[in-house]
Amino acid sequence: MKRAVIKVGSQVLCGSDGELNVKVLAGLAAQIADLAAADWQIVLVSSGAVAAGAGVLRTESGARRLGSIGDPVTRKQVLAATGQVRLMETWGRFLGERNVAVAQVLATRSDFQTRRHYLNMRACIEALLQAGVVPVVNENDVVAVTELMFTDNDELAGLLSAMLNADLLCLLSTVPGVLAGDGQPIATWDEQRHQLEELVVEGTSTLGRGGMHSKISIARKAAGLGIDVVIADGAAQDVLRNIVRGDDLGTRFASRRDTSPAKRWLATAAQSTTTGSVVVNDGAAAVLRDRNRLASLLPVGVETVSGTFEKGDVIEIRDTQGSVLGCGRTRYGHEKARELQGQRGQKALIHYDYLYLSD
Ligand SMILES: Nc1ncnc2c1ncn2[C@@H]1O[C@H](COP(=O)(O)OP(=O)(O)O)[C@@H](O)[C@H]1O
Ligand SMILES: N[C@@H](CCC(=O)OP(=O)(O)O)C(=O)O
Repeated sequence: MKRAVIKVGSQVLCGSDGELNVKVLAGLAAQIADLAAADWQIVLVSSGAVAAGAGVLRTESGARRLGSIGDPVTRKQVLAATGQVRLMETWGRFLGERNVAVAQVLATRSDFQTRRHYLNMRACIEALLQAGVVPVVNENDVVAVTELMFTDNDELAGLLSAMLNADLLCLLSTVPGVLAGDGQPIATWDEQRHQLEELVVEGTSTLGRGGMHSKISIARKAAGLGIDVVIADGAAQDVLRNIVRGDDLGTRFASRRDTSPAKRWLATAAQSTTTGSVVVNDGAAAVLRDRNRLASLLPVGVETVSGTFEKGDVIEIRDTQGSVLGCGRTRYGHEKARELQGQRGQKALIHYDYLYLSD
């Protein structure tokens, strides 16, 4: 069985009036059902709740009442909570017509930061996939607090694809791929040739949140974790069928390496906020940077311990110049770590299995 995470942007699914593009939804649902029948396990990340909510509350009285909610954040929460129902109902109908059951999963960034929540969520999604159900995931906009929000659902999709060991991540938007200076989509992303800063103009689609910048950085990260990524136009005819067939379509980011599940979690946790860090001395930094060695981080190599953290938390590792080397799951809380720093003969602060070094 192969596994794909498919993320669809708000603007692909919804017009600016908040009406769902049922033709596009029906088309994607049909392709997802075909993939499911062809032994693919599919996780769908669907944006569009806020946009669809605007459609639901478009009636005169709905708009008036919505307008009376002063706080814009609360107004958005109301739209998200309302639109999420319509979104699920529509996916449920189109996939249900093809005998594919759907489940709703709403997640926040903090669910990826606590290993217990992370494992719990993973177990549930794994069980849904095993049962042949398509999880339809969105950010839980009702409880997400600003500083702990995903950049956008592309980030959520990237985290899920790492968490679930996906073979493929599709980021479906309103553009045919990453457009180069000449306006043509780049067929294959080349780390040597393409520079993020040179390519991408700022800005998102009207309803979108993170823009192409965030899509590319997520695609690169996922590819670095061993996942093939394609950015493509979600409304294009047979987009998913063509991607899976390997046709030239959109922008592909070829997977670069294989990483263990524990390290995938670390890589995803690294994208979230960490509460502590250590500075390692030059010797330890050189050992960690040496890709021919599988080294753990020992207390003897630690110069400074900053912040507060507990045993089992993910902390950041920096060198003496302040560059981030990576992160890892600590064996000690901050007090014990401070007590042991610089000492020889102590058990590793971060065991190799729980150490994630950035590229
Ligand atoms: N080089 C580029 N190639 C393609 N799109 C770009 C580029 N630079 C900026 N964009 C913008 O990024 C938008 C897609 O991101 P976003 O609005 O977040 O989409 P979605 O809502 O589908 O997640 C496009 O509509 C486009 O305006
Ligand atoms: N959770 C929000 C989606 C936010 C988001 O990331 O939107 P997009 O950039 O269009 O994928 C919603 O459902 O409206």
